Amino acid sequence: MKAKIRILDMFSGRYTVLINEEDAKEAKLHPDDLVKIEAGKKAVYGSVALSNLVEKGEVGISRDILDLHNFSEGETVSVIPAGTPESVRYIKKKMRGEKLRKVEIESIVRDIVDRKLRDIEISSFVTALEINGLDMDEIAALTIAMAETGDMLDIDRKPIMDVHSIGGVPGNKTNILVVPIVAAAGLTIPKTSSRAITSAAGTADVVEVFANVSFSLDEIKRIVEKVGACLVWGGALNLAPADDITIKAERALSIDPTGLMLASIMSKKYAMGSQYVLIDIPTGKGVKVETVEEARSLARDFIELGKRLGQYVEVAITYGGQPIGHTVGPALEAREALSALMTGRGPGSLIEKATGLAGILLEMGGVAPAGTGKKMAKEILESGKAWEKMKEIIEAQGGDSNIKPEEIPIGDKTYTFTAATSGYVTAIDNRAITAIARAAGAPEDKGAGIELYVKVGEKVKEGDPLFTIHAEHEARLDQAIVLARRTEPIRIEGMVLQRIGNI
Ligand SMILES: O=P(O)(O)OC[C@H]1O[C@H](OP(=O)(O)O)[C@H](O)[C@@H]1O
Ligand SMILES: O=c1cc[nH]c(=O)[nH]1
Repeated sequence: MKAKIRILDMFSGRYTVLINEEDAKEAKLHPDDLVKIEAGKKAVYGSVALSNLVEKGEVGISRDILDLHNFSEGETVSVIPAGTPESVRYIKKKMRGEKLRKVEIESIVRDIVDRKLRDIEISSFVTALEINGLDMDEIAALTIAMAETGDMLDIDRKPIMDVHSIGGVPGNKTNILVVPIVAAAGLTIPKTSSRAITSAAGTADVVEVFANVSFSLDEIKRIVEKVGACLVWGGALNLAPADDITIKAERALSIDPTGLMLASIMSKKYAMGSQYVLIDIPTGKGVKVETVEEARSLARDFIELGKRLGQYVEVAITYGGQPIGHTVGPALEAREALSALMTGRGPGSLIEKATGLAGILLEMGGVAPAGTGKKMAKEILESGKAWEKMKEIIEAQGGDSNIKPEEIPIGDKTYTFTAATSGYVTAIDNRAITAIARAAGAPEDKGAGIELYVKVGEKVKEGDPLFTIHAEHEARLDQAIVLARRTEPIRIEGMVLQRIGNI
């Protein structure tokens, strides 16, 4: 059917196409049908919504479509019903636990990027991966397909370093310190991050508090050639475009299937042209990888995948048994990260992890002799050189480098939990902390989250403050308080764990 474009002032998170009800009846189109909008060489796929918001002979398109496709108001297009894409057959193959061939994986990724596959089919694919997994051949094919369906960056400054955490641990603002430390040593590190997947704040969500994170690839090239680093959101770019789409499904289900995680991370590193990649695998109770054995196996997968992509990969297995630092949530984590960079001091877990990872990168990049990297990283941090570099990155990304961490706005609706008994903190439940911070509104509400006053092993007296929940809305605070009461995220035990009498 022929129709005139009407640009609708709406973002729906998917390619929505509004069809007038009468036209739909004639064209036998129903809600959520897939249609192809075509004008000459231009073609885009969208999901049908019926509405009389558009007149007969008009087709309404949401602004999501305009991000990557230039249709103009009043333009005449053809609206063609599109059948179920071929790739759905391959998704069902994976549901049955069968191995996918390279071309079948490429077909799925292509259809995800072309928006031929919609939320329902993408969630089914992610679920099938969660249940049946992928072998290394499939992961390599998925990684390269994800990278090659998007733009690739070609940065001149070599060697190009990169660091990426598999995530999962609350408060993991580590790489916001690692990147400026490594760049301050003269190495190039074009860091891309995703937004939160299972946590209450992804690194992109945190950095967005004090700088822009959405850039085109050309802008990133300019920033990195100028200051040697960046801290940007992978999802804004046409960089491995399937990644942010599948991450949306992962976030909805709060899962991160191993094979998809490997491909998601390494596709971004491959697209950035990174040559030396350090992967951080937080390991412990309540994170994605619970045992060192599992972490070592995943490490081998990352190293093997790197080999197939021509990238040198090292892996750091790090302590993930409790939150990193004292803050969880975008604005609270931004305060802590910037303060640590500015003063060179901060919570032990944050400083130790950041200088540990940065130290490895300094050795991988050849600027620190083996075994001296962590010491050099500490000097770069304590000397203020890392902060100088961070100010350059913030400026280059359109932020205000005169920022004062304590002036970063945080949620002013607060509630503080105190210790019910004296004793020692024996555990902090990562999943509960993340759930409470998300109930309080993080990461969408930047100021929402949790401020921790204690960590595992510390002694507390009855009545001591344990943590404060921050929210931007009373209703969210109330929800978070209820959840905190139910889950009791911080366990305190006297040293007498049990008394066994003459029973
Ligand atoms: O913790 P969850 O939300 O599951 O994983 C997502 C987080 O892990 C990675 O961290 P980094 O960018 O390497 O610092 C991603 O980029 C993202 O920030
Ligand atoms: O970027 C990331 C980080 C963790 N898991 C993913 O799938 N992607």
